[in-house]
Amino acid sequence: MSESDGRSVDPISEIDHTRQRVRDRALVQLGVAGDRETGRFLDVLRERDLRLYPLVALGLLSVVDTFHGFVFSVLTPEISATLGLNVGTIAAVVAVSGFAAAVSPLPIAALCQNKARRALLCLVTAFIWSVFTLATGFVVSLAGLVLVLVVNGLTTGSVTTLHTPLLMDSYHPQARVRVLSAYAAVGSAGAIAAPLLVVACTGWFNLTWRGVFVVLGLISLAVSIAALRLRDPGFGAWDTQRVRAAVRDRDHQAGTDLRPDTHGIHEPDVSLRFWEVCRRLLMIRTTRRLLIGFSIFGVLTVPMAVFFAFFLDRQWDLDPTQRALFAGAQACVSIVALAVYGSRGEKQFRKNPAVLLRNTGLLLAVALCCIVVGALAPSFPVMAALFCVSSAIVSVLGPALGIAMMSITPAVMRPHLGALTGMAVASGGLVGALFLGGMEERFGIAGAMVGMAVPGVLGALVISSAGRFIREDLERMIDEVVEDEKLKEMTAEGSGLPLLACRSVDFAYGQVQVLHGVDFTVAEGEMVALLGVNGAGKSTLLRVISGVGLPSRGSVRFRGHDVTYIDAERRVSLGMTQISGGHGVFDRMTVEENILAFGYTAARGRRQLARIVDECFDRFPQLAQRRTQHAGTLSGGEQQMLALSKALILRPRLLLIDELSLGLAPVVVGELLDMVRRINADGAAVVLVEQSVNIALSLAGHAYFMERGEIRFDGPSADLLAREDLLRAVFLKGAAAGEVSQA
Ligand SMILES: Nc1ncnc2c1ncn2[C@@H]1O[C@H](COP(=O)(O)OP(=O)(O)OP(=O)(O)O)[C@@H](O)[C@H]1O
Repeated sequence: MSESDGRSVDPISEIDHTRQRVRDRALVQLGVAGDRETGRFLDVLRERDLRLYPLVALGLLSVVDTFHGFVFSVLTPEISATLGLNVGTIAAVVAVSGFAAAVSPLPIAALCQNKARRALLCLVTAFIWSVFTLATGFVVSLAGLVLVLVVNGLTTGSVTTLHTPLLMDSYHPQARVRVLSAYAAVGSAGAIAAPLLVVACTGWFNLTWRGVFVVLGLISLAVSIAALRLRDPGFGAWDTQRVRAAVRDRDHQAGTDLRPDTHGIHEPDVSLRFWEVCRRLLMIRTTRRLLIGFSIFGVLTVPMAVFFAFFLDRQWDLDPTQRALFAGAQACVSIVALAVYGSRGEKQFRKNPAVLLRNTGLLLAVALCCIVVGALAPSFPVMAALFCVSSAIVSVLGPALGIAMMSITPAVMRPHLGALTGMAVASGGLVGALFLGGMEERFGIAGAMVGMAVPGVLGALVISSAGRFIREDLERMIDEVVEDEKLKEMTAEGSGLPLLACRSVDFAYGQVQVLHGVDFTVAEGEMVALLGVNGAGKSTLLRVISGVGLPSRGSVRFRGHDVTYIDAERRVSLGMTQISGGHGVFDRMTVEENILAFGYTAARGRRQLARIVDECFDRFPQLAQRRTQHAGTLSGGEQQMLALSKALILRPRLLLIDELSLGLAPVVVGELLDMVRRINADGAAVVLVEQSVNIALSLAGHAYFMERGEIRFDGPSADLLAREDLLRAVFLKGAAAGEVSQA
């Protein structure tokens, strides 16, 4: 931003300056230091006074969460005989429970949106599933069975959604891959413990299925009680909060809570809502790719286990005990693999997260080779070895993908990411089941296992390719945190921030990038002209500002608040209104109906609405004469006038006008411009996108000039007139169109 026209403080260069200052430190705070110095696990914990308790508590909760599902699947025949239910009915009830487990992550993530109560939610859900596991032992009817299975499915959502984010925030970045690996290892240990417990209950103590549920329910309750000291450390306690502290450490004490000066904007008005957060996460390229990776993980873990049991039964004639022993052996190998992977993955991530992802893709490819060769192997030891290796590799996919994805996500959004991940795994499981089912029917069970190679290879390629973007996405996240904190600091210090600040905005229509790192600011009450040749990206920039298009990078701030990913209609109520040239009215509605449509957004009650309509017709008598005429039949100038009435009704703080003069006679344009002047004089800042240099510069004191999606000029309008090199293109175009452009 130019200083010469005396605009308010330039936040963009302030942020860039702070960004340079804290960049390297912030990367280290996110666990990427560029070296391989990770330190011994226990030393890392001891130095930071961290305990193993959260890891153990969450690990054990994840284990007892699986009890219900495991016992139910093993003892289904006995349950069905006691309750008099046929297999079809039981399968339907299990499907309903599976559906509940697949969707529950969403409400659970919503429950801790912006509020760090993840530990509480984990505990509450654990107590609920423990009680319902116990209660399963007393079920006597189908309705009771449906209830316990559905509640069990719903409460499972806390594990998929909250455990990994909680672990991320409970441990220092220097130990996180090891923590996630250890957590996965506890889960694998649970896969050994659950069958042993069932064998002990049924074999040694001669309990029926009811007794087994009661015992496992009691164990689950005991674990939940033991986990009662679990606390939520706060969002980003070890990373994003530290980056914030680094931003302010020069002038402020770390930990100072800086609240933005809201100027009448309430925090809930600008904080992202649930679906806006999900949409925002899906715009991160690495995240999109890794979610595909997680769905492959779902294919490999959910249906594969079932098909593998059939494979061992039919191909190798193993009885249930032998199959259970085989599964136990696989779990043991997985635990060893996770122990080995933890410190290696930690080093890789710390040195270069892109390498970690590339290696993860490679590992997946190796796992698939093992599955394919194992399925066709003629000898039992070879098959067993290959499948043990493959399941060990698959077990490390969770921590590897988890650390990569969680690290590039702002801490408050990690539960949402956990929910999306859970859904990716569940949908992968479902699609995988259908795919493997189809393959099995055509090519037999071994053929189905070989068929895994198809989605698996795709998954391996997608995961590897995510490595290309992870560094950029890490830096983007640092950028967002730095910007947010710096602006809070600036507002707290009373610096006059611009009304609108777009920073480093990139936008693409599909694969075609149209905006490249656009910086654009508008001061309170200012009139700004946005000029450029056809196709420069002016309308696209307005779309990004008004929320019709979402940028792939960069931010849009309105009155200091981040509105980059807020829905377009919410921006209207914050005070942003756009009028698009030639598309500003509803053609099939009458003039009065158009005004009422704008009025519904602003008015509270009928009386206020009627007053709005009267005021509008007083201000535009020409429209009053045509109140019952369809807007589509108005002249071009009248249509623009009607569109401008929107600004009168909504009284925005920022009005974005796209091509007001397009195709209109000079007299009409003159009238419309008078209106724009009046709207601006009433206090609204105006951004005027114009092809006509004359018109734009006669109104606006500050001008931007765009070319090929980049800002080529930013300064006082008078200075732009001296830039013949830029204006020539517009002049030539204007002359060709018969315009007079003698600026
Ligand atoms: N919906 C769309 N899908 C794909 N490409 C688009 C879309 N809208 C615009 N574009 C392309 O994006 C580029 C910028 O378009 P934009 O309308 O923002 O330019 P502009 O500067 O406003 O041009 P004009 O002055 O002609 O309106 C152009 O190359 C255009 O073809």
